[in-house]
Amino acid sequence: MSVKAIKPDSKIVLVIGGSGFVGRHLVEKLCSLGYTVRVFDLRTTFEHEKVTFYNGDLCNKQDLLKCMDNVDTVFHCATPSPLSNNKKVFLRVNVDGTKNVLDACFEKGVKNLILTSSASVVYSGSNIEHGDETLPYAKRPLDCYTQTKIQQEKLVLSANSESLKTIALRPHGIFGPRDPHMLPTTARLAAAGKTKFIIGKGINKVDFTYIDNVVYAHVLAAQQLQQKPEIAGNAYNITNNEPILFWEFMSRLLKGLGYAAPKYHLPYYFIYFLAFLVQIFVFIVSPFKTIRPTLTTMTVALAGTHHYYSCEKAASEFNYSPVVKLEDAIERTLQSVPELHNKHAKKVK
Ligand SMILES: NC(=O)C1=CN([C@@H]2O[C@H](COP(=O)(O)OP(=O)(O)OC[C@H]3O[C@@H](n4cnc5c(N)ncnc54)[C@H](O)[C@@H]3O)[C@@H](O)[C@H]2O)C=CC1
Ligand SMILES: CC(C)CCC[C@@H](C)[C@H]1CC[C@H]2C3=C(CC[C@]12C)[C@@]1(C)CCC(=O)C[C@@H]1CC3
Repeated sequence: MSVKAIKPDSKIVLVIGGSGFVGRHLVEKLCSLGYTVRVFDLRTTFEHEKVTFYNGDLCNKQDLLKCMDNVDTVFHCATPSPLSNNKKVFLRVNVDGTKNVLDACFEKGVKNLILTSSASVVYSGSNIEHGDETLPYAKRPLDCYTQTKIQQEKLVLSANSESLKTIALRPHGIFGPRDPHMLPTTARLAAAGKTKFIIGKGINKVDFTYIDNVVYAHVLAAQQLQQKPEIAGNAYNITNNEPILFWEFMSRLLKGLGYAAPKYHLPYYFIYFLAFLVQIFVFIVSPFKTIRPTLTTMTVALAGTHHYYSCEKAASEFNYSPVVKLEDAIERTLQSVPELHNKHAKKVK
């Protein structure tokens, strides 16, 4: 199905986390389709003539109730930074906050709730190839972000009912203009000379998903939920459907930013063990000092294992297929971040 499958609509929708990376792109798309859009977020990061902004904390139900009158559909894409390691904040926002979102939706008679979940809810550090939605939740998730995303998704899907239809979309490795995680972290590591090494053999395939495809899936799922209510209560993987070698993808980003591609191999288990030691150290000093290491068992595992997923279920049940190919997506992303390009790179003629 083409992008034409998305129809203009004027319903009132609320985007929780609408000032963030995914949220803002979604808001812009919804506005362009004619929806009446409200944003609920801790912060306001942009202005838009068609959007009403509500600043608040989703951990406070009263804050949420103030913006939910007459709302048809809620998109919940708020999260603390996935790269943080603050367990308390993850539990408070992703778990307790999501319970507030559900309570407020029921109280205000909201009809649909679309959760931005994550494909990582089934990932515990071992290879996943063509993983589909029948995979069980990770028994031992590698970090508290993933642990609380699992709890959040379970809460949302089990709240699915006649009055409130819920759905969870599971994108993976989202990138694109204004991404606050992947590109900035990669550029920061490169500028510090820390991207010379490949963790493991460099033959692990992964999914990276362009932001427009993630947004497309959200709008499509919300619209299809009205026509095919039987899709409610389900989780769907959302990817670019073009698995790529992790280190090829990183090399393309690095070269595009004007840095050399990594070339020296380091043994996977050795680096994983190092990351484990770093985590123990971070835990020991945590009462005195907050450290946010880039080298964690989760990032090492993500860099050294296969993790790619099937989005056959989203394709067959609500006609999802990516609208921007990986090649274009990488190009557009690199062009959107002139400030991250290496200022000392030699010009190639
Ligand atoms: N970035 C990625 O690669 C992936 C992200 N996801 C999911 O996509 C969703 C969106 O993530 P991003 O846009 O990348 O994150 P982001 O950090 O850019 O945006 C999150 C937004 O939530 C807001 N927020 C945080 N705590 C809040 C609270 N207590 N009350 C109100 N607002 C609050 C933040 O202010 C921010 O604007 C999240 O659910 C995340 O788990 C899933 C897979 C991959
Ligand atoms: C090793 C370096 C050259 C590059 C480091 C890149 C990493 C910062 C990113 C690679 C895979 C990314 C990823 C996420 C965050 C950024 C990376 C670790 C998530 C954890 C974001 C939230 C999710 O739901 C899952 C993502 C998986 C992939």
